Amino acid sequence: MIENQLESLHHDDFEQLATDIKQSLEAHRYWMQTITTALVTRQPIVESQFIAVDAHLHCCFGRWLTKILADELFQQGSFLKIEQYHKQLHDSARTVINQLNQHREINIDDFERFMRQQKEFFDMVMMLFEFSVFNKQQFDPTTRLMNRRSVDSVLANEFSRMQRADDYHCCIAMADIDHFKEVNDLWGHDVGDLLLSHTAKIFNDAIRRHDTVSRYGGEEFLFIFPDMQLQQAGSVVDRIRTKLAESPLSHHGNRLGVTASFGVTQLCRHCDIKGSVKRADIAMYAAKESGRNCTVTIDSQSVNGQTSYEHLNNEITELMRQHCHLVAPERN
Ligand SMILES: Nc1nc2c(ncn2[C@@H]2O[C@H](COP(=O)(O)OP(=O)(O)OP(=O)(O)O)[C@@H](O)[C@H]2O)c(=O)[nH]1
Repeated sequence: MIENQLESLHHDDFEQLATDIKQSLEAHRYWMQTITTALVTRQPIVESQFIAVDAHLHCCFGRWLTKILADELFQQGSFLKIEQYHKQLHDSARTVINQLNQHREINIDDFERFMRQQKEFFDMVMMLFEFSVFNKQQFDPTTRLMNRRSVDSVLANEFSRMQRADDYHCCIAMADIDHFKEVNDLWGHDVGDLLLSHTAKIFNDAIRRHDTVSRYGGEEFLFIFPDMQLQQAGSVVDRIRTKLAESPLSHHGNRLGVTASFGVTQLCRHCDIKGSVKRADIAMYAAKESGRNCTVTIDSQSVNGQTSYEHLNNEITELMRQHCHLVAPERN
């Protein structure tokens, strides 16, 4: 599947991929149109881009394909198939063009093969184009992390997995950069953006392959830790918090320190997803209130019975005062 091959690509890559595919495909449409017109009007075609044995390497699409196939990432599955379809299309075009140029009848089987291969080629490339556009929409351009819309589907998958298996646990964490407004005010919005992508990279490098971190809002990030218990998630998140606090952003000789406040909880099987996210959010605000740059965990067991988003919104703060667990760095 294309999905598996391209999982290491990000927003900009998919944007570039979609643009390149569109341009090269447009050139190929023009090539097809020229051949079709020549076949109908019975005008010979002598240009090498139609009849050369290696024409598939020199057309706009072929040049683009050669370029991307030089990258190991693309040397697989769908791309190799497209390369094969593309060459076959040029070969079958050459067969009918030769018949035309030699003033022979166009063989109906050859013509039908040419038309079939044209369709297969365009279908395959369009699929890749749609996939690139779809993926482009899944990422936040500033941080190159998943955006809120795409992470919502990861949450929904984890939630349905929990409904199917009683012993399956998944934890989530909300992180919010501390005093981010000051960074924007002091250094400007562009530096704020740099700090966002710096933070995103540290978060992304710190998680396991099957964990997820996404940009959930302005300076808010949502983590998903599949198959993890709360206590472990609390330690993992606090390790990430420490890593961030120890990794200032270097900018034109300055070192900009960055910290964040974290709220951790389980994805609860007894309330809706919104309720669990809200609980992580409230834990994160508790971390802010506790002085920032710290991690608060809250156990969904301690709020049993508070199953709806509205209940949680109204009553959880008080429950949390009794049950949440704060992991704070030592302060002088
Ligand atoms: N540079 C930049 N700033 C953003 C972006 N999205 C949101 N912000 C800013 O993030 C800031 C968030 O400020 P606040 O909500 O007051 O929070 P804070 O200053 O981080 O303070 P605490 O969260 O209480 O520690 C606002 O100034 C927003 O304009 C973005 O994409 N880029």
